[in-house]
Amino acid sequence: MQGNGASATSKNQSSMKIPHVLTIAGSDSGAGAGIQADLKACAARGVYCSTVITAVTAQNTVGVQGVNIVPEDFVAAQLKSVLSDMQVDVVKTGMLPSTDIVKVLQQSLKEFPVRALVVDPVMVSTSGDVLAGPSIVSGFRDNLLPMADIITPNIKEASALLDGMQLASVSDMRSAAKLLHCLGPRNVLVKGGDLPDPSDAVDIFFDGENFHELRSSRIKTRNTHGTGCSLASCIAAELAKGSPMLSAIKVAKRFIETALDYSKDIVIGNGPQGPFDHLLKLKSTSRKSCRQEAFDPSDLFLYAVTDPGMNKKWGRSITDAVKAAIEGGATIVQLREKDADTGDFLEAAKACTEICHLHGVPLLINDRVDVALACDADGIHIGQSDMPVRVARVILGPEKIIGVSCKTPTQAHQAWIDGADYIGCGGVYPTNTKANNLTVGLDGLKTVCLASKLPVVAIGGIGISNASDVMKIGVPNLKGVAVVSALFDRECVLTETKKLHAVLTEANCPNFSWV
Ligand SMILES: Cc1ncc(COP(=O)(O)OP(=O)(O)O)c(N)n1
Ligand SMILES: Cc1nc(C(=O)O)sc1CCOP(=O)(O)O
Ligand SMILES: [Mg+2]
Repeated sequence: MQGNGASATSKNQSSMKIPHVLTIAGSDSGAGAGIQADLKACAARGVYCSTVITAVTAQNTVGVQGVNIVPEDFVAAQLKSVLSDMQVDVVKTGMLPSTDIVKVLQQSLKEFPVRALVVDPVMVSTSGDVLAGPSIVSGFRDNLLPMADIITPNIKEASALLDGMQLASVSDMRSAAKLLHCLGPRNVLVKGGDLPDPSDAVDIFFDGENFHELRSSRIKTRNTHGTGCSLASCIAAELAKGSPMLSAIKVAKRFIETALDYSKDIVIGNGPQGPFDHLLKLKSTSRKSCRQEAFDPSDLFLYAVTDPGMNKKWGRSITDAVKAAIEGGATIVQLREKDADTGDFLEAAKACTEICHLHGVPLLINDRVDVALACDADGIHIGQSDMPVRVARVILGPEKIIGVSCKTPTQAHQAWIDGADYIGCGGVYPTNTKANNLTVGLDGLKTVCLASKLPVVAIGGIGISNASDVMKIGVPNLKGVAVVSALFDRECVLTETKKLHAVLTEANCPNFSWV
């Protein structure tokens, strides 16, 4: 396809052009494939997606229970609504259930040309149900393929488009790609996912001159429903952003592999083929349900901050230290592993995240946004010279907890403006744990608390002998104390944590005792 259907209107549009894919496909009520998959794939790739619905299917992970085809004049109306108004870059086709609908699309694209046409020649669903009858083959061949910039058939679809040609090997896929190219599309991607090779998945890309063999390892999962639609949509999305064809395909393939790998164990539906998670979110959401969803300021009550030197000195692992602190009553844990190698830190962080989530205790990572993301921690704690809060918030998203160290009312105010969840204020007392740390004292702590709109945790030189003095400064937003050496530079973390918990409980509520 060439040209841009919205050339007349583009002059009137603002300078912020959003890459735009229009998908013309069927609705899948189970939302694993079809229009729903296309929307999610485009959203995940950062591209706007408009939708023209050709059929409504009653469908789930078991199969297709019903198909209701949208009359072709109403498909035409949807196409006109979108193409006459919006600046569509790329059209991607999915389920086109009748030759008349194919013709309607052909007409619309003549009237409103777009930059590229991606054709996923959907005929049969992953469950084996027929989505477009055999007559569609001539519709594709005569009307659509000559207009396509790329077609993305799987083995069965390639075979159907080539009068039943048998495809049993990579070499057959190459021959098929060449024959399909003769039908008119500028590029052909024959997907080899259905070939029997148990280890690798091989796709063949042919651009009319050169072949490219695109190999990837097979991901063992039942959650493959909608991969074809999603791959074609991702290719369309990358083309809409301006990528050349081969790089669009490579990016799209890598995206699908990553999403499949991430989703390989999720369970949606009881049938043999489940959907995958385009946004790479569901796994962490389900695990989060083990603890409170939103940040609860009362979690700051007994805030345990780990120290690798102290754990080494007392001969314990970080996981044993975290377990003991939680058992003793720690209400939040921060991993502060200043000099650890990234790989080692990540492994430890993953193990500690699991322990904390098992007990409903949030886990934060000191300084390292990358590690927090990789281990799916609940958030981070950062200082004034670490990554700016605003940047961290963009990277981590709205749900993660962000704590910031503040020594002054101005810093506390800025932390609130920037979207932090709490502040850590100290050093309340002198400490050997953090070098060259300015001590603000109880007065400094009180001044910061009074100026802060965020909950505060006090830190620095705090232990069982002075925690009560700290909590008694009498400001409602001081929610607890953060401690390192008072818990971890001790022989028994469990005992010390229990003792500190008792002191804090007594300071908070004098008649209540712990255990
Ligand atoms: C709860 C809490 N408060 C303050 C700090 C100190 O953070 P920062 O100023 O970034 O210094 P480092 O800990 O990174 O040396 C903290 N870690 N936790
Ligand atoms: C990590 C840290 N931050 C501080 C600050 O003032 O922001 S004081 C500190 C060290 C706290 O260790 P301990 O409980 O052993 O005194
Ligand atoms: Mg820091």
